[in-house]
Amino acid sequence: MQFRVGTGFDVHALVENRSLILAGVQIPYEKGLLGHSDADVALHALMDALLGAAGMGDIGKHFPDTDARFEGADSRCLLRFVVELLQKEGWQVNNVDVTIIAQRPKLAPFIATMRERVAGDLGVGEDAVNIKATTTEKLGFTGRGEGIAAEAVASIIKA
Ligand SMILES: Nc1ccn([C@@H]2O[C@H](COP(=O)(O)O)[C@@H](O)[C@H]2O)c(=O)n1
Ligand SMILES: C[C@@]1(CO)OP(=O)(O)OP(=O)(O)OC[C@H]1O
Repeated sequence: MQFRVGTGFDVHALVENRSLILAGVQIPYEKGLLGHSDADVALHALMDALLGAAGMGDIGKHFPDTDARFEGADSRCLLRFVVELLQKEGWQVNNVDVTIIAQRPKLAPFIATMRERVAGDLGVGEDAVNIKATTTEKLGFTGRGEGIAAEAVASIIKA
């Protein structure tokens, strides 16, 4: 049995006239995240953690932001593709833990749905997926509401 761990981190700017999509859930808010894709910062950090654990690079390598195919891309589709890449190499997701760093909006009401969707996309039980949110106590770019950051840890196993 092989066991690996990877980490991921991502940041996107909060701007007007964009949807706010976090961990596969559209959140009602006055701003959204700017990106070539749907800018789901939580799933981007998670994909980087999974790819990192498998030694397969990062999302920029697999989904270049210069590629028109990924303009407005649904990050849940990208996540499922990453899971398939890992499965082709014999890896299964063991567990993941994601932290979303946002001053606002309050994310607690959406965490259960995020967890359910991410578990479905990863093909694991919800007990293997933890998603949490924190502010930075109004400090820094996240604290000023200029952007949202996310970090993730993933562990994977191969029989
Ligand atoms: N955008 C956020 C940020 C935080 N939460 C929840 O509030 C708790 C306290 O956050 P602190 O940054 O003050 O430690 C945190 O543990 C989350 O449960 C949230 O829902 N949405
Ligand atoms: C998934 C991609 C695809 O363009 O999304 P972006 O919205 O560009 O987000 P970023 O985290 O800057 O880079 C990852 C890209 O590969």
